[in-house]
Amino acid sequence: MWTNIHARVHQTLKDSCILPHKSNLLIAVSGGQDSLCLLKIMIDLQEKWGWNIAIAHCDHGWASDLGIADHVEKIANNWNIPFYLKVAKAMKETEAAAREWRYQSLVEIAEENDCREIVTGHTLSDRSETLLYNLIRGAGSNGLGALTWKRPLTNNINLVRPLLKVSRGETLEFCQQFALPIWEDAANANLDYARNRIRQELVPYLKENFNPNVETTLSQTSEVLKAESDYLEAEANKILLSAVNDHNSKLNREVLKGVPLALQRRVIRQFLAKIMVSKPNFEQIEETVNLIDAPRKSRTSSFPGKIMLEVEENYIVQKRTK
Ligand SMILES: Nc1ncnc2c1ncn2[C@@H]1O[C@H](COP(=O)(O)OP(=O)(O)OP(=O)(O)O)[C@@H](O)[C@H]1O
Repeated sequence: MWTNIHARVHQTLKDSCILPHKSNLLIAVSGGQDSLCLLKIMIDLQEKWGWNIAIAHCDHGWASDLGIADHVEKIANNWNIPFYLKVAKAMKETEAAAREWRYQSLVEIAEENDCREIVTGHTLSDRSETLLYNLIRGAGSNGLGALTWKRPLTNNINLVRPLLKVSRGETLEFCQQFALPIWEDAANANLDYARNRIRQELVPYLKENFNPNVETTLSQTSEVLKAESDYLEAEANKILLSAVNDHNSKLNREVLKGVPLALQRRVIRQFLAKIMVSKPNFEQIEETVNLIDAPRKSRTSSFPGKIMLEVEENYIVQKRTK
């Protein structure tokens, strides 16, 4: 039986072409409501799309993960789907370390089993929470449009998120409707994690006091910002290529002078990303943008290590301090 969610996901896949017909899909299943909903939908759409489906699970090896891998394996066996497991050894208990290891493990499983598409259960709710999380940390429109439908993980393997128009409330209802055995992850209750506080405290507060549809509107904002930032990044890159020299050591200010500030900032950020080890911060970008119209010999002072930029005639030149 197809539900409204099946029909919406099917339509999204038809419109967006994010998942090719007849491909091998590796579904990343955590055991939670989102990935179980995803798994059932992919199985139900499988015949229409000619996919081969396999399940991947990543066990962090933490005490709180005990039992999840067996639970997911049982689901795979019940549905007669190949199951692949990676288990971490002595992994740090941080969100960032866990995420990095998970994506690396998923790529390994995909490579070992000839899958080009890794599919995750990220929802519209995750997208709105990611926007809030990145906004609070000071991201620009690149970061606010971060959770996308498809992105490459390697030259051959993509991460695909077909549920970005489905909310977490809907995935729960879906699992209840089909009696799917959701694993309640204890880590989701841990309010030490910023993301859990956004999900459990901030979003409900915004829904109740500002906008009951805040998840949908933020998710749409993220979609719009993604398209705008992709466009601006591409334009900025063209300008950078015409302003920078072969060694990435100097920028022609004359090329940048007539350009709108929104693009100047992006060109400078892309330039700094080439010459710095760490990501350039807001002050460093602003200081460098100011050099575009500054008098000769003006220089930066906010860079780490020995990096310094100085105006020499028509150029902003990278120099080493002593
Ligand atoms: N342990 C796991 N094993 C396999 N897949 C997982 C696991 N944890 C998460 N996933 C996949 O990632 C999706 C998103 O889960 P979650 O939001 O917890 O991950 P995240 O890494 O925090 O997300 P993000 O990429 O936004 O940082 C899940 O729906 C599932 O498809």
